[in-house]
Amino acid sequence: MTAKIISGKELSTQLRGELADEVRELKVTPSLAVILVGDDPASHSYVRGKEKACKAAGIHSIVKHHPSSLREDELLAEIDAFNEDSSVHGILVQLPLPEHISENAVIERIAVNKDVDGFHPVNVGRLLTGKKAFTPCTPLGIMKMLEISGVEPRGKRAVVVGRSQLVGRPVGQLLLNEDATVTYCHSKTKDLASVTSQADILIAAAGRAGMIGEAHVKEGAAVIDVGVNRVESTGKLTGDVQFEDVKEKAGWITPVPGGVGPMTITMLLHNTVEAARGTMFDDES
Ligand SMILES: Nc1nc(=O)c2c([nH]1)NC[C@@H]1CN(c3ccc(C(=O)N[C@@H](CCC(=O)O)C(=O)O)cc3)C=[N+]21
Ligand SMILES: [Mg+2]
Repeated sequence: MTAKIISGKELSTQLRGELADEVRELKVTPSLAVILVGDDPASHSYVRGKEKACKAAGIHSIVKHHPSSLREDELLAEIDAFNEDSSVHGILVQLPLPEHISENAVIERIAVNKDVDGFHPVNVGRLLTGKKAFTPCTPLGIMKMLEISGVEPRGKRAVVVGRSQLVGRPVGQLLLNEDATVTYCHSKTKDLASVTSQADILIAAAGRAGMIGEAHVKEGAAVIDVGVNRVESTGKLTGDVQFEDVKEKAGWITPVPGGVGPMTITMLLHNTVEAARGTMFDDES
């Protein structure tokens, strides 16, 4: 079987166009504050991507740049200021942060109703208990890609490789919420291929270039590649999946670049529009 390629780039073009239409209908201009600490080139490149996408969708963005020497209390004070500022609807602190800053402390400081990354423990807990919540952008993008491909999670076996707070854990929850049978694999999993080769839906989110080969994949499976690994020699982006081999066996596959990455940014725009509407927590029980 030759897999259908799910283009996150093409889907993003469509969805961002629809979001731009929604933004025009809103009474307020959605506004996103992005905080970037340090000079990691990849982080800068992602933040530029977010800025460009906001602009194209009619979303106002404010990008604050800080040297890696920024103190934690200074960063927390800036978050407080954005929390207080009613013209700012979404706040995103680009991760990773320098060693001397606690990522948990930073994430917990962001107002729950401005947490467009969906990383705040209250949003995480709401997702777990099946309430409306800001949902992390990469997992949301993955679910959208499955949906448009007609891959219905209900009753299927889904295997998630990777258990990060940002991607692995939440995408497993979303799949579970859609009635998939979910298994998590990670670095301590014995005989990885024996588990992943049972997956109807395989999410590769371990962050290890090319770790998923043909032997890991069931014939006809939907394979979603979340890897964003930089090849040192060429500077090129490569996934966790051996694309050329796996695409001959899978039913669906996402490319890197042009797959999950652009969808992550699209879902950030989606969450920012949702934050600007301000109705996420209206049906509070
Ligand atoms: N608070 C926070 N929220 C995040 O959502 C977040 C973060 N921190 N830290 C880093 C990761 C990574 N991430 C990506 C977003 C877009 C692409 C993306 O657009 N990738 C393009 C290519 C980009 C390129 O070539 O540099 C693609 O795959 O086609 C990739 C990775 C968001 N993250
Ligand atoms: Mg740190």
